[in-house]
Amino acid sequence: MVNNIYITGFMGSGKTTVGQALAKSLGYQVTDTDKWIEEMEGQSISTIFKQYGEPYFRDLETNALQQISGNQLIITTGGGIIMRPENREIMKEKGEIIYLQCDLEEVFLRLNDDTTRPLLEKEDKSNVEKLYQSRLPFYEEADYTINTTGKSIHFIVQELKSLLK
Ligand SMILES: Nc1ncnc2c1ncn2[C@@H]1O[C@H](COP(=O)(O)OP(=O)(O)OP(=O)(O)O)[C@@H](O)[C@H]1O
Ligand SMILES: O=C(O)C1=C[C@@H](O)[C@@H](O)[C@H](O)C1
Ligand SMILES: [Mg+2]
Repeated sequence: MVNNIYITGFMGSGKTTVGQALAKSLGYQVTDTDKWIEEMEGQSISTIFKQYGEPYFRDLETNALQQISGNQLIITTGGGIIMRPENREIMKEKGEIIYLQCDLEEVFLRLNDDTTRPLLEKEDKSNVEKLYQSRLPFYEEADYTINTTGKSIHFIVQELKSLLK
């Protein structure tokens, strides 16, 4: 079994949800970069974006990746963490990367009522699709990919456990 596990993927692909369930099943600790940042800053991601802008949030993400460390740790990341080369380097160096893939139509269904993701606010579907496409090559650098579309959390966790054996 590998040491640290980084879970990447687009917004709504299930990183936070699957990471929690995987950690419980494996007996690993789990840390979510978005939650870690919110705790450190004492503010929600939406507020950080509104008050300081996206580049500031991206600096906080790199710092989070550098600071979060442990043994047999599952780290669930923010959907945009793969955009910075230095972030990709940190994850490659410190562990194995799992990409949770999800069809965009299902992402829209999962996040239909969500108001906590600033990059989805006020954006029409074609702009979100452009963002998704622009990120794909970076998600695809992962060590493992799992398609989560139409699958239950339990099923995804079982698939991940057999992949990681
Ligand atoms: N396999 C799944 N089937 C159905 N719903 C799911 C699945 N995975 C996650 N969800 C739901 O989709 C929503 C988003 O999931 P989650 O917050 O885990 O995504 P995320 O990848 O962490 O997103 P972000 O990049 O914004 O942090 C939640 O309501 C969650 O319950
Ligand atoms: O895809 C993104 O860029 C983001 C995803 C979320 O996890 C948060 O990190 C934030 O809302 C930005
Ligand atoms: Mg998340």
